Amino acid sequence: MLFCVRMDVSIPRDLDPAEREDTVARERAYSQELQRSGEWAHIWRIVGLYSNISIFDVDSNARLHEILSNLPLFPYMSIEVTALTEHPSAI
Ligand SMILES: O=C(O)C[C@H]1C=CC(=O)O1
Repeated sequence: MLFCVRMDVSIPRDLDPAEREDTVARERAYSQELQRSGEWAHIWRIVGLYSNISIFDVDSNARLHEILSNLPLFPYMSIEVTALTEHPSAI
């Protein structure tokens, strides 16, 4: 199942810098592990924003929910999920 996911990140300015650095490093490692496994198929930066558009290829809605809710930056994100299916004109 393919999903397009937009993540907008908003880390509070008063978050302890060490905690910020640790959280971002854990997010990077978590994301790269899922990219290597193939479940996080694409990630693109949205120009000018601390946001990304990602494509996930997962077995179920529940698996996507598990992945997203375990993102280290999850508490500082708003997330929009769009389920995708094949376009009839796709070649
Ligand atoms: O930078 C972001 O867009 C947020 C997040 C998603 C993957 C990652 O490494 O950080």
